[in-house]
Amino acid sequence: MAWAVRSLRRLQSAASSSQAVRLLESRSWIRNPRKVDVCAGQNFVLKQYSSETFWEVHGASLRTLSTTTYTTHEDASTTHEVSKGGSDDGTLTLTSKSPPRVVFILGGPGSGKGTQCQKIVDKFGFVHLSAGDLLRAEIQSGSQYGDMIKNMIKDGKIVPSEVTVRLLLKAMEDSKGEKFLIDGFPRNDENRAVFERMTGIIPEFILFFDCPEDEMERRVLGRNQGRVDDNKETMQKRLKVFIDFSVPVVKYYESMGKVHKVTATGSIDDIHTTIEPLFEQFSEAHSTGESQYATGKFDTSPTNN
Ligand SMILES: Nc1ncnc2c1ncn2[C@@H]1O[C@H](COP(=O)(O)OP(=O)(O)O)[C@@H](O)[C@H]1O
Ligand SMILES: Nc1ccn([C@@H]2O[C@H](COP(=O)(O)OP(=O)(O)O)[C@@H](O)[C@H]2O)c(=O)n1
Repeated sequence: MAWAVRSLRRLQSAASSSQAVRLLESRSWIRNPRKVDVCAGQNFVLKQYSSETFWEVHGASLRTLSTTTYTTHEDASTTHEVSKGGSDDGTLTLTSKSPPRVVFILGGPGSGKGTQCQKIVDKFGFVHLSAGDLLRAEIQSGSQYGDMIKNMIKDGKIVPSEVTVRLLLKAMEDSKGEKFLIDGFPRNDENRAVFERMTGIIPEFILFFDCPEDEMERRVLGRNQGRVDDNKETMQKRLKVFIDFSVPVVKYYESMGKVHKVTATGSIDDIHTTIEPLFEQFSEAHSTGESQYATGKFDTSPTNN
């Protein structure tokens, strides 16, 4: 970070009206506002990856010159070019909203993730986002990815992470919520890595519902929600995908000490009673402002334009 500030100062001392600064790595939330001294007429380019509204730019007489969206090999990026108008030097303050807090809810198909999430939402005011529900809604919306998603769900396969993470990010933004239960995600290591890269968010903890396979199968086959994947053949594939790809993600988080494993075979109410204290503790920690968030990277470096 220090090098970035130095390079910015150097740039400012040599400032001319066309000097520009590119702010990099802004795909992560930053926790504290950053103040940047600016010279009159100086231009800034704020490069923002993957989500449209997490940045706010404040400053007296700052004018937005242009906003363009373009696609790099990995992310859709938005560039905001802003300029300080008038003749006075001043301060450009960059703030981000508080980073949302995220709990991942994992477990095999039919282990009771959605059922328990609903009870937590009712009691603790989380926003519940089910990756599977978002994917099913995307099919219904007539999206260009609809057929691909439908075929993958039918086959019990994991949809490419860029698609799922974009849906999650949009739902997070649209909800305006501050704490989220993200259910059925990350389902493989790619899901996890893409989410981290695109958001900079490290989950507060992971709730893992541990359920025997025969019980999961019994529940899924009795679920009766008209899902294309709730049949014996697809269920076998989903269970294999769960063991091959999702269990390693749980192990990864276990190695970080972030997993709370819950036996998922009791009654719905008993399981809720078991997990409730975790969310009570979370709520207490939240009210005192403690968090295990990783802070986002926020570097600056000069541009040529
Ligand atoms: N503890 C439980 N005991 C018995 N049935 C349950 C329990 N929890 C959930 N169910 C039922 O099992 C099915 C699958 O639960 P659901 O919450 O949809 O699982 P998931 O979201 O993990 O796929 C649903 O029909 C639900 O009502
Ligand atoms: N992160 C995710 C979540 C779900 N999915 C797809 O959506 C299907 C249903 O997921 P779900 O979470 O709604 O249902 P369960 O299998 O947990 O009951 C999965 O089998 C995958 O095909 C995905 O590709 N990626």
